[in-house]
Amino acid sequence: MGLTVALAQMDVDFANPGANFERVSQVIAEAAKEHADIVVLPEMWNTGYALDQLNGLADPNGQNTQELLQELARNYHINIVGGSVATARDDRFYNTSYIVDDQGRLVSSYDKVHLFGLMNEEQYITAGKTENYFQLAGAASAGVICYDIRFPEWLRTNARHGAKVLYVSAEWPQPRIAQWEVLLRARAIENQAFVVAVNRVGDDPDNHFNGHSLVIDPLGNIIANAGETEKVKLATIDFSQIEAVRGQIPVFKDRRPELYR
Ligand SMILES: O=C(O)CCC(=O)C(=O)O
Repeated sequence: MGLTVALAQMDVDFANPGANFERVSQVIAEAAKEHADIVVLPEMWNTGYALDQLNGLADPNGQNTQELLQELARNYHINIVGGSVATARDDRFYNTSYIVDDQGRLVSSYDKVHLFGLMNEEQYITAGKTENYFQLAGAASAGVICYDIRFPEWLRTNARHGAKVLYVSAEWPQPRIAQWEVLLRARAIENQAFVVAVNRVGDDPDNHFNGHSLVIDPLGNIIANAGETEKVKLATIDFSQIEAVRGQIPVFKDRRPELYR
């Protein structure tokens, strides 16, 4: 079985959810026009890292975001890995991802688990505590957000339910983009899964973001790279490769979890 994924490598208007809702509507329409099965968005696409303005900007209970993504998914018959948005719940803020299928059903939601101290995230955001694995377009899948990829044990925790695709949404700054690529390739190899990773482009007051959204196969080969400009980049993934790779080197079967801490 093959799937066409669309990497929505977009810019994000700082602290301007209205403009970003408009932009997301456009990129999802574009992905649908290109016949993508799944479109993947970057991290914190409603506000950017406007952390000190979340009071007033964060989406209450993520309701506006869910409604938008569900409507777009239904209208265009497209599955959406909704990146993440700043949300407000019970007097706290979260960095939250919504996954919506092509019927407009919410199939999963996830709060970022590892908060990024270098960008002061833990001063404003509450960390999530739950896994994020789901079925999307007929494929067992898992999803994480940005800094999460530096924690291989967390990716493995999510992937161990049989994930064939690991989705990553990020606002990963340009100075560490070489690390982004190496970390993602390693996560693909060790989990013998496709990695579909979307980073934003553009600038915020503190950082420059240079994209390099990637699709990586289970052997760690980069099969699509969106480069450094704003675009919707398509790639097709072929799941027969996973059976071949896992059949040859059965990493999941050979694990010794009783020895790991
Ligand atoms: O780990 C990194 O270098 C970047 C992480 C990051 O920017 C984030 O989690 O928002």
